[in-house]
Amino acid sequence: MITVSQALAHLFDLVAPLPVEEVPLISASGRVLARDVRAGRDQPPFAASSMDGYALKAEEVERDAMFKVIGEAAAGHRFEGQVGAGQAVRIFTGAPIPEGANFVLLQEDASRRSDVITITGDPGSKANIRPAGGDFTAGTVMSAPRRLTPADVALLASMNIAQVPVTRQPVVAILSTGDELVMPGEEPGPDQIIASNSFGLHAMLRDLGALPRLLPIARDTMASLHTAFELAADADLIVTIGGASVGDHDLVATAAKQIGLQQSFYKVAMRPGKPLMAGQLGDAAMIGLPGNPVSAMVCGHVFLAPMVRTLLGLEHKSAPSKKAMLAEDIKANGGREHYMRAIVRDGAVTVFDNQDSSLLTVLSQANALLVRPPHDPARKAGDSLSYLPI
Ligand SMILES: Nc1nc2c(c(=O)[nH]1)N[C@H]1C(S)=C(S)[C@@H](COP(=O)(O)OP(=O)(O)OC[C@H]3O[C@@H](n4cnc5c(N)ncnc54)[C@H](O)[C@@H]3O)O[C@H]1N2
Ligand code: MOO
Repeated sequence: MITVSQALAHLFDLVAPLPVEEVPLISASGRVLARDVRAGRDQPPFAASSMDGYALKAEEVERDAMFKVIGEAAAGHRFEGQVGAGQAVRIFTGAPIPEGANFVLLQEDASRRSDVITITGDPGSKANIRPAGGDFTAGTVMSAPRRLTPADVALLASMNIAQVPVTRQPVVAILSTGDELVMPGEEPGPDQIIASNSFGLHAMLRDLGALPRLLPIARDTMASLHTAFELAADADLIVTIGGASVGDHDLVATAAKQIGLQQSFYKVAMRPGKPLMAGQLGDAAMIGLPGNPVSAMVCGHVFLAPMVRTLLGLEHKSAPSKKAMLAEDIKANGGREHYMRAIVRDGAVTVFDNQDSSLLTVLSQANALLVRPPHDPARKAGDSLSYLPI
């Protein structure tokens, strides 16, 4: 059996960043910026008022001073003239500051009679002016790669970038296998259960920014598996679930090899996830996950997520871990790297008593996988250990 990091190295050999495509800004959120982009203009493009009030000269600002209002500046409509001594321009938030003015008096601090204002409040020393280029200047760079957030989309819009270069989203085919499986909502027979981890992986892949595609459940026959693989032919990554172990009905690897799978490895020294398998199938990478629901989801966090991030042109490394203090003593680990379902609360980590790889109730309560290296000795409360947030 190979180690988790050896398995990851093999998986990274199977994937590379996908090509760049341009999408309209409206579709850019959640996509990965593929090339650096530069602002085409300054923002704001002119010194602008940050308040509604009167633009005038700062040197003349004092209580009871009087000014003649000579015009108006609104957002989108500048005042074309010059503000002279003893003069003011009525101004609104976002409007360009007129020539000659360097201060905006809040309207709450002025009283107006006809075209004359008097400073009645304490105007303070803040000019209430946003400088030209105060947010960004022409040429300011947004660096790639970067998964675009809603805030990034707003910034790109402000930079006047209407078409955004992004990495193509990987199409990931998800194939559940097994005679015992039916779809959620169906009426299962007495020996049947509901396909679950395929939906969990679909959700995980969508969150990662991939385009997951759920295939129909394949039965435990060569014909059914071959048909399913044909349906996955245009995927960038094919994820099978189940049929990976040593039983008489575990046919996935045999079926894939019959249609040309170049297998890179089979079996990893980890728990759960031991019967993991991967290779190249046509133009796609293929990864065969064990069927136990928690095993498949743990492999999703440990292997699928780094593969998808690589396809998207993001970082090319294992899932990022954090450190927490053990809340209670735990026993020594066996020979496989153990990803223990756990809860991290206030910096302390507690593992669940029952670590069986079929328990979705436990996985759903967990927010962490405590990572125990092979043969990790018994640990005491207070020891600092690594975990993957999930
Ligand atoms: N003699 C041995 N038996 C087993 C070994 C072994 O080393 N020697 N390894 C065990 C381990 S560890 C795992 S993990 C499982 C993996 O088995 P498979 O990948 O072949 O998975 P299946 O047998 O098809 O299913 C296992 C379990 O999970 C359920 N399942 C499968 N797919 C789904 C799905 N999409 N949604 C929900 N549940 C699913 C399935 O009904 C089984 O209960 O093998 C052990 N055996
Ligand atoms: O490796 Mo299996 O995934 O332990 O349950």
